[in-house]
Amino acid sequence: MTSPIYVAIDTPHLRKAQTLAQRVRGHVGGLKLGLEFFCANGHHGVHEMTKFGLPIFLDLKLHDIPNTVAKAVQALHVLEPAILTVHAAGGRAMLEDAKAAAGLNTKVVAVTVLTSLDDSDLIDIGVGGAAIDQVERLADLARASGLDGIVCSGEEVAAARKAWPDGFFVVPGVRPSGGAMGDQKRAVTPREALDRGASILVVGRPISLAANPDIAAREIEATL
Ligand SMILES: O=c1ccn([C@@H]2O[C@H](COP(=O)(O)O)[C@@H](O)[C@H]2O)c(=O)[nH]1
Repeated sequence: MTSPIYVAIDTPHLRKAQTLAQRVRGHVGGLKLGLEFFCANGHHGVHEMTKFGLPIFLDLKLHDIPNTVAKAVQALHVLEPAILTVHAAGGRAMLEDAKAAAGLNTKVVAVTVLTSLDDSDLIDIGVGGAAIDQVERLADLARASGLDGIVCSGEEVAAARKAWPDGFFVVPGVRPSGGAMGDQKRAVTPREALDRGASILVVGRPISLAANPDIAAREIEATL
């Protein structure tokens, strides 16, 4: 069975990214490349990472006016990402245009509330109510806009899955029991996230900062 773990390759160094991918490729289901990697390595870097034969998740969290996002998504076609992120807060027109611009084999998923935010952070940015309410609201919007799914934390994924049974749910910010949280504020264990309805898990530092990333990936996989 394919692993639900996508390893977050968060480094600007292509060589380091390749080394990490090589070490964990047998224990993960895909490679997640985000802003840090893409800003440093661009299309060339993504192309190099496709050589590992794993699905590529381009976590670029696009958020701009509809025309700009649609053109950006079109410019990514050639990379054929399996998954691409946009921010749900970009609004309905932006989400619809992003989905329409994507290739048929690319799942477009909307980031709802970043897992690094808690309820008090939401107050700071003018969002009243709890993270769960905002996630549910933005999940409804993503679904109505024709997207494939959302990104949310393991704290909300059960409610989101219940409301959208065939949605695709990406859960980042997962931590093995007792693992360092870093900047993550709404984290659950990989097992809990899957049990609650996650489609895939994004795991970064618990693997990439481990002394032996392949062993760390294997140990997390064994808990699932
Ligand atoms: O809400 C979100 C959306 C995306 N991410 C990304 O996932 C990984 C998590 O890395 P860890 O080292 O396991 O914390 C990272 O690439 C983020 O950009 C997220 O954490 N939360």
